[in-house]
Amino acid sequence: MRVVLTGGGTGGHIYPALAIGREVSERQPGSSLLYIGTSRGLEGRIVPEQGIAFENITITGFRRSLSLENVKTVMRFLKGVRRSKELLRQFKPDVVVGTGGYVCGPVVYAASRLGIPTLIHEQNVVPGLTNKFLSRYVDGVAVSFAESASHFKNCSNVVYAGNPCATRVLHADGRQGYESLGMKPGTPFVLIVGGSGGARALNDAFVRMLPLLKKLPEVHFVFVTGERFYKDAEDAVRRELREGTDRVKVLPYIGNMPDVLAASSLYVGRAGASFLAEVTSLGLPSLLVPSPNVTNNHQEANARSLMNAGAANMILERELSGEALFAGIDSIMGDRTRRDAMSESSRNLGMPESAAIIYDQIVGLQRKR
Ligand SMILES: CC(=O)N[C@H]1[C@@H](OP(=O)(O)OP(=O)(O)OC[C@H]2O[C@@H](n3ccc(=O)[nH]c3=O)[C@H](O)[C@@H]2O)O[C@H](CO)[C@@H](O)[C@@H]1O
Repeated sequence: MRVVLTGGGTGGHIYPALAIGREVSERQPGSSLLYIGTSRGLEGRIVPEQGIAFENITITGFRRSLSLENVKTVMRFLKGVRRSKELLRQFKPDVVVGTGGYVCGPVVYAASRLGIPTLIHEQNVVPGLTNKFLSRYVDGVAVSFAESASHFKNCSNVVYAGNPCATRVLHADGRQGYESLGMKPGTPFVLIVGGSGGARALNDAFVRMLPLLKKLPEVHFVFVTGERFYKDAEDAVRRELREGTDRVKVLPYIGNMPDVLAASSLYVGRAGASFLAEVTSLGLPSLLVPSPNVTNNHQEANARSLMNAGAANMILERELSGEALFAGIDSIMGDRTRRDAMSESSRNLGMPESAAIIYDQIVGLQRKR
């Protein structure tokens, strides 16, 4: 089978596409994949590293207010559609799959104009602008939350499929995770990570809680700062922690996140949908600090769904401080029974069969052609 994958900007859109690609390759060995992204998004680095053919187009997102930039964006969109048509005519895919983010717009739209079957995947409860626009043209929409279906009334084929990142972590190897971190297997550690781009508020709170670490002597910390905040955060940790530095590992980004998640005892981070799919698929408890800077405050909705199920605790960013973060971590890491109960609730929410459901949709669309 020949499949074009597209989606990006941030990890939350890229990893679902990669998980779908992996499912296609495993179920139909010999399949050909082409990923179309932008060179500015994270996909320009991540996708070629996975050995998947990558082509890029130039596109930017719409501003929510009226501006001259939007006129330029329309021009770029039309140029992107022309370039996508060229790439699609060359590659001749059976199906085109989009996982959200600006880049999907021209690629999936071009495919629908050329009569190639198209499927989009939405990660969040409230859909992003691009997927909402595309839903008028595509042959299928896969949603991660059953309640999202009502946002896609334009499409008659909406399937509840979960997030394929949940399948991606099934292949995870905790021992590999420890090895890549240079840590002794079995060492309990908390993973702190502000989404695929890092989060300054979370980084600052973690630095401010460092003086309290001595109250949790057994626990180690893996602190993933995001590429753009790495230098400042690393300097701050070194300044703050004269002793006990061996208990805190500071990294800009983790390439083998599933392995590291499989080794962690607690996830502390943003409430991005793809991360949450991975965390629940592995049955990890979490302490969530939803980003307040996202459309319709959707991360708080994501966090509340885990919290209501007993799988997570939440700290709102406006209430975040070093003390609050430490208290939140201590209340889970210091109480084994509570942690186990949260793990079980988390696992109950996981949907590891997600990629298989999406694969069935792709095959169904290919046959209809
Ligand atoms: C600020 C923003 O717009 N965030 C959105 C973005 O989040 P973001 O891109 O941060 O996405 P998520 O938190 O959902 O997922 C991040 C993905 O990147 C991976 N990862 C992350 C860090 C790292 O060091 N290594 C690594 O591999 C994670 O394992 C996961 O697969 O997309 C999500 C899915 O549409 C949305 O729910 C979020 O609201």
